[in-house]
Amino acid sequence: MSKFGVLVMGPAGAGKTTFSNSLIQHLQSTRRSCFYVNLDPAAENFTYQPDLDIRELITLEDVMEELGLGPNGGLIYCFEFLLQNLEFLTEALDPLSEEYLIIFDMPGQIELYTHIPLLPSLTQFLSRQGPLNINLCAAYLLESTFVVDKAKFFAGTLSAMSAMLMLEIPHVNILSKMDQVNDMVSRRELRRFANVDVQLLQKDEEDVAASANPMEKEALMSGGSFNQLNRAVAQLIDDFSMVSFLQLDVSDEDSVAGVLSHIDDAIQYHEAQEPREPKDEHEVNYEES
Ligand SMILES: Nc1nc2c(ncn2[C@@H]2O[C@H](COP(=O)(O)OP(=O)(O)OP(=O)(O)O)[C@@H](O)[C@H]2O)c(=O)[nH]1
Repeated sequence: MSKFGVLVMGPAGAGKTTFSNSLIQHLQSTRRSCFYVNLDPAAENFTYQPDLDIRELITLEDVMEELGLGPNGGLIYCFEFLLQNLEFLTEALDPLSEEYLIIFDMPGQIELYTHIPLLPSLTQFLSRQGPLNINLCAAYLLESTFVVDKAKFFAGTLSAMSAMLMLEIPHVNILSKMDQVNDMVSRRELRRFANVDVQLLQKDEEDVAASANPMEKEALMSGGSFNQLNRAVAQLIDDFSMVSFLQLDVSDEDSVAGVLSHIDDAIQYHEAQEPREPKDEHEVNYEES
């Protein structure tokens, strides 16, 4: 039996728990089943009580206190411990039917999404390659208010790409907190980033250089390697041609529904819910007899 799930990921404070809550609320209001898993061993206050909570297995507070580790080392220890005790997940998730959307609310430490191989191991275990056979996608959140300029946008996009490459599961990238982007200029800028037009971003660099006065040109020359780096990063994003962002405003139910429909597509949720057509007459007779 297939299962369906989404890993809600992204840097600290990007809005993962708030998005998870709005998803749960929307799923409930549309009479869909969901199962909420908190995998953040440091999480505290919840609007919706998790159906499964890593803190029943291990908490960051205990680890820091008993092992004398800091918050990042402590988190890594917690995930290593989870990977040694995977029956904690299996027992709770195995009985779930394919109607459920399993929402995994992940921690925000960026290390988890870049170079430490703990998340790939966990993802393999949960995904179709592992015993739980979950059709899994990642929802990677970046805070829209942080990416209103190009440099931060590139940095955020690279972190999203790093997670994409590391986890090898379908990815939905999301600009969160759109309700906080009030002015029209920022909204226009963000729209440009949401559907990344790399040619345009590269052209911006050239336009800036062309219209610069002699003093500015000198400054640009001294920053030449940065410009080259920007162009190389823009080219990298273009080469992958898979980085685009959905815009999320959790205060707008249509926006939440729109993001959910991309997640559903990524995990092919609806295909599995449609009643299976009998192949031929013979099969009908056989099933009826
Ligand atoms: N205005 C606005 N505030 C938001 C939104 N999403 C989250 N916030 C606020 O941003 C802060 C962080 O939100 P969380 O949902 O806890 O973020 P998180 O990514 O789960 O945080 P960590 O688990 O600490 O990594 C909270 O104060 C939220 O109220 C949003 O869409 N709009």
